Amino acid sequence: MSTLFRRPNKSVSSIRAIEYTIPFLKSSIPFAFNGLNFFSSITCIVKKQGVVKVSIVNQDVYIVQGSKNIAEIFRNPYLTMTRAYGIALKHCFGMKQRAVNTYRYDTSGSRVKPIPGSNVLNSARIGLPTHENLSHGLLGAGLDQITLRFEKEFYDSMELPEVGGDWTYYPDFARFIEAQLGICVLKTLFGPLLVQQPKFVDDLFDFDRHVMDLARRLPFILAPKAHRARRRVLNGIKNWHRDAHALSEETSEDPRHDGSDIAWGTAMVKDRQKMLLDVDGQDEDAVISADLALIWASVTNVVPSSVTVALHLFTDPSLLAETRQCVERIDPGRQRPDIRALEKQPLLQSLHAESLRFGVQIHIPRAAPHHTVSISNARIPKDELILVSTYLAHNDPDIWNTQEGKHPLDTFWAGRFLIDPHDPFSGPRRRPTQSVPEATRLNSEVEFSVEGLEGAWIPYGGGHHACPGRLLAKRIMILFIAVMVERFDIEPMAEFKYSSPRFGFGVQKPLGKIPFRIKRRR
Ligand code: HEM
Repeated sequence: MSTLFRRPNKSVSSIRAIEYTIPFLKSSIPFAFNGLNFFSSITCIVKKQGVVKVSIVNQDVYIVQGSKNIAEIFRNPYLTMTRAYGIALKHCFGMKQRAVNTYRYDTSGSRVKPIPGSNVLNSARIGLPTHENLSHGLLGAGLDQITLRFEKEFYDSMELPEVGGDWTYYPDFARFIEAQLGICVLKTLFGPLLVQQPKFVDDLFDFDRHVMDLARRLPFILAPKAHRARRRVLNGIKNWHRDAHALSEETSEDPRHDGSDIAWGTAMVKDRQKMLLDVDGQDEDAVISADLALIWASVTNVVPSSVTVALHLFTDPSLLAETRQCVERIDPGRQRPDIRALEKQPLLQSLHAESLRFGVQIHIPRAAPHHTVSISNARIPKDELILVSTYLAHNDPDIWNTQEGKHPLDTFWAGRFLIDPHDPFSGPRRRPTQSVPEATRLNSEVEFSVEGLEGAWIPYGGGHHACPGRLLAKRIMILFIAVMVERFDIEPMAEFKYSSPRFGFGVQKPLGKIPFRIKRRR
């Protein structure tokens, strides 16, 4: 029997609440406006308790910490995230309340069998068809088709005719990568019509720069730039829908043998339009907001994470040389190394994993609409917001190997996920030798490993609701690393440090502009 249905037990402890000093606002200001400091300050309490309650205006939030507890949350089949997504769709992506209510009241989960206790009409289930559309389109067979198209887009984009054998200077590394990589991802998934909307890509990243003001629910008067940026980007999507519908009607052939669609980019995105409109309470404006959420999710983590990894590579000559060797060893002479060969390389895998461990600062939401959740001897009441913080998980000193402080968790260590057979102190776990059998250690080469990191390395969330773009994101980042190191020399021309402008909602980013110069390698 599931722990969810256990009778109340005397040993169940009450959940410790984080104290606050301002009665009405409670912990809202530090939680929403100074998340990094707030979470750093409660780290010890959450770690000791496993679950703590944080009170903000109108609601309590339960923060779960510890790899065992997190793994339990991700495995629990009775948790949903539609309610939390409804809140984000309303406040960040501009969805109207009527359409948001469908997300709010869909307590049936995203498995075919509804969560026991829910009595939602099939026509009002939005979690299930959304999940099936994304999983089908982005995982399994859909992944290879999308990868092929992304590879082509990206190799073409990185021809960069303006960059030759002499240094070319640019004012901002992040903007440069947004323009090159961001456009390729968007074109691959949503087709050329979307990025042809005037200034769409600039508007999207501008919206992202202001999205936290919307998440904090600041009204227009206090955050006009955020509201204007959202209006522009929603208009761009509206016009794209109009153009894509028109082109779809004009085109009689069905070009979907490779999963692509001439008007919508992918069959997944095309099918999604009808799928969403068929759900009770949804209309064209609701689909525009839902599409903004998907478009935003598809680029605003993978692009800055790629910026982070590139900055580490191009500011560390020995790491750069090692990565170049690793890429050039694969199929020497072949101009375009195959992604399937690249993604097997331990160093490239470790660069991807460490850049996400280091950078991802997302609060992963869940709620149990019909049951209380027993975790770490405590009971979380039903229908309350549960958050798992990647920041807390990725900085847990009991889990992660720092080689006795040589590689602190707030620094980037490219080799953190590598097990070196000749070094018993290598590997991501604090005591890695336990998980490396002696026989393997004597024979094998350096290996990439995430063994023993369930509930600890969680950049893509976990369980049934884990990020559907995770395999694509990994391929994008690995191909990006390979192409950048193999083709270019890049020199950042200013000191930089990282900041957390989207703490709880995204990844760390370098603060301010980083001017740089770039030239093609001989
Ligand atoms: C480095 C890149 C990325 C990171 C760190 C990331 C992270 C996450 C996380 C933490 C979640 C919540 C998972 C959970 O609830 O357990 C999520 C959800 C999601 N991600 Fe990603 N993601 C990335 C790239 C992508 C890409 C490339 C796409 C699209 C192609 C994508 C699409 C989505 C969508 C649609 C959801 C919501 C899923 C749902 O409705 O069930 N993500 N992502």
